[in-house]
Amino acid sequence: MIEQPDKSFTLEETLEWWRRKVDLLDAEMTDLLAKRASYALEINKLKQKAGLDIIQPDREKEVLAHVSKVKHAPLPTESLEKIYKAIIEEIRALQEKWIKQEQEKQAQQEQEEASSN
Ligand SMILES: C=C(O[C@@H]1C=C(C(=O)O)C=C[C@H]1O)C(=O)O
Repeated sequence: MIEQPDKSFTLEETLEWWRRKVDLLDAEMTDLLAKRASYALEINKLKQKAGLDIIQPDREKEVLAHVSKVKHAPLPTESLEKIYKAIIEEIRALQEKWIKQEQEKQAQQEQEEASSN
């Protein structure tokens, strides 16, 4: 059972109470999403080293299967999957951006080395 607001609250106070709960969760979720992106950056470095593709469809299926097994009522599985597909899509885009940045950095270094010789 989730925590409930005090029964003596007015309707407005109750609404505000629930909204503060949502704000707290949003802050926690943002922190977790940032952490997830940091882990993806580490994974990205390793995939680059190993010459693996950014997009790993089997792993994505595994992620979706994993989250759908976690208790998520009253959130329908379909909604959870949509949310996770959007998260994965953003992570893929970030990985592409990081690789591009890395390639640009390397090209610049090579150019600097060539001009100093
Ligand atoms: C993070 C990775 O890169 C991509 C993003 C994934 C994700 O956000 O969970 C999963 C698979 C990959 O398409 C990975 O390969 O694990």
